[in-house]
Amino acid sequence: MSSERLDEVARGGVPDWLPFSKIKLYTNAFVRQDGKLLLGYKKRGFGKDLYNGFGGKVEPGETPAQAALRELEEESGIAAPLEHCGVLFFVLPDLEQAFHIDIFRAEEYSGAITESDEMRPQWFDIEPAYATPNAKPAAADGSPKEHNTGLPPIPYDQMWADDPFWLPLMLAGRHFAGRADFGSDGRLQKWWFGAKPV
Ligand SMILES: Nc1[nH]c(=O)nc2c1ncn2[C@H]1C[C@H](O)[C@@H](COP(=O)(O)OP(=O)(O)OP(=O)(O)O)O1
Repeated sequence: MSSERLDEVARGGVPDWLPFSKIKLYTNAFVRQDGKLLLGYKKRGFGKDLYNGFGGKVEPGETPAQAALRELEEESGIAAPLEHCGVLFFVLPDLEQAFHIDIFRAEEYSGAITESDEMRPQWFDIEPAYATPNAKPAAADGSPKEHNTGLPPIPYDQMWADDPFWLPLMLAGRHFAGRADFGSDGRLQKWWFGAKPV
């Protein structure tokens, strides 16, 4: 992504980025189908009680793409033709390791969605604006598109604080990158997200 061709979608916070000494590779995978997005409710560990995509650490000898497929299957029981769509970098004040997270998405899947020890999968309605990649926010006559899945909307208030910045980019089919530094209160302290123009 060259800088002159990037849409910056957010910027802010304190003047300095946090220091870090190690980087750990993670994955996060999102499956959508028919205007619905599959998220998992994290039952334990890091990010407990938040909804998120399915993912985890990249193990030694694995590529991020292989790890993404393995984690999706382990945590939700399904397989999907995942495509890479973004990279996120997170720094937390009390952790020496920074998170480098490759984000993947798919529009179809196979297998039976199954709850795991770690995640409880659940479908959510995708905002009408992002029901299909490159969809327009309103119908041709300007009227808003109807929600028709009967499902709850994406629960941004029960997700990581950075998610509202980049999840809509992913749902709009855009490639993105971003960094967020968190404060010890769990709030965003400094952040930047950028996406390729449509
Ligand atoms: N700020 C953030 N916003 C976000 O949307 N996802 C985040 C995030 N910080 C971490 N994640 C994701 C990355 C990854 O999918 C997940 C962390 O993975 P896990 O908790 O599954 O890691 P574990 O250390 O348990 O690894 P595994 O044992 O390999 O599953 O949370």
